[in-house]
Amino acid sequence: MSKLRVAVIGAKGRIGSEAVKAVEAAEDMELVAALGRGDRLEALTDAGAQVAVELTNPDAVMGNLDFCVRHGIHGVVGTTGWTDERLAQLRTALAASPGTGVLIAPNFSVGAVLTMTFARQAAKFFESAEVIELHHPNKADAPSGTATRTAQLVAAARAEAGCAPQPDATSTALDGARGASVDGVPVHSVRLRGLLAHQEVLFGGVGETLTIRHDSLHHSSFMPGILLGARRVVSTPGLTVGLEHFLDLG
Ligand SMILES: NC(=O)C1=CN([C@@H]2O[C@H](COP(=O)(O)OP(=O)(O)OC[C@H]3O[C@@H](n4cnc5c(N)ncnc54)[C@H](O)[C@@H]3O)[C@@H](O)[C@H]2O)C=CC1
Ligand SMILES: O=C(O)C1=N[C@H](C(=O)O)C[C@H](O)C1
Repeated sequence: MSKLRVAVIGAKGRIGSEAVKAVEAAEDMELVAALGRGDRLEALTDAGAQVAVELTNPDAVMGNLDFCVRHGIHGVVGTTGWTDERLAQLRTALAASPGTGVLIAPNFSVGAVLTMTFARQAAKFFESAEVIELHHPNKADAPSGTATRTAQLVAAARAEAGCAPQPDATSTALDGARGASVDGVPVHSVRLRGLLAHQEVLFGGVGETLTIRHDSLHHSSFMPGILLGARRVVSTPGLTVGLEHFLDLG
């Protein structure tokens, strides 16, 4: 059977360099291109890439995906910074390239995907919900894509269940003291040397709290998700947001 021809964009970065090694080690894949900043995107078409794994930064991702989608190259995207406007723009591009698929995964680690699933399940049972994400200090953005997605999922589940707004009578003396509000769910970002990628989702009800915590201790935690995404995206046209769509969560 022929191998899946995979390229990595952002190949010299923290996660990109790990992805290069993971694709090289995968028996059913061939690494056909490894692009860094300043490299020509045409290298992807020259190499006959079927899938591009995009791990750069929010400023670069839209241009890279535009090129890939126009050339029928499927995308597996870990880069953050997604807004409704950006997603709509990508959907429009995909509509003009039928058969091409893009997976955007706010987090490729199974534990983080399960954290989001469990948080969505728990959301309607508690009056209060807050998210704390903790990352290394070289991270480009805040809040993290995972925390944003988690808060959106929690807020949507609460709205669907008809929950009342969260109780909060605080009057804040300093801007930011209550974090950033994502659809009404407070999100707090910690940047600390020594950390990699961690998240807590806190729920509070009368007389009890529930904390769901996930820790990515090494970038290897993201690799099975990236490889799964590459294998599945080639037969999943259009836009898929979230690795959970490619996992059997029962
Ligand atoms: N979805 C997930 O599971 C994960 C997502 N991420 C996200 O991936 C992105 C990258 O994270 P890190 O590797 O920590 O950042 P990084 O800064 O270490 O790596 C980014 C790399 O992309 C390169 N780059 C920038 N623009 C480029 C372009 N136009 N073409 C080719 N290369 C370009 C940079 O030179 C750099 O080497 C961030 O958005 C981060 O949040 C990171 C870890 C896991
Ligand atoms: O920049 C990182 O490191 C990470 N970024 C992603 C995010 O913003 O959620 C995924 C993970 O948290 C690591």
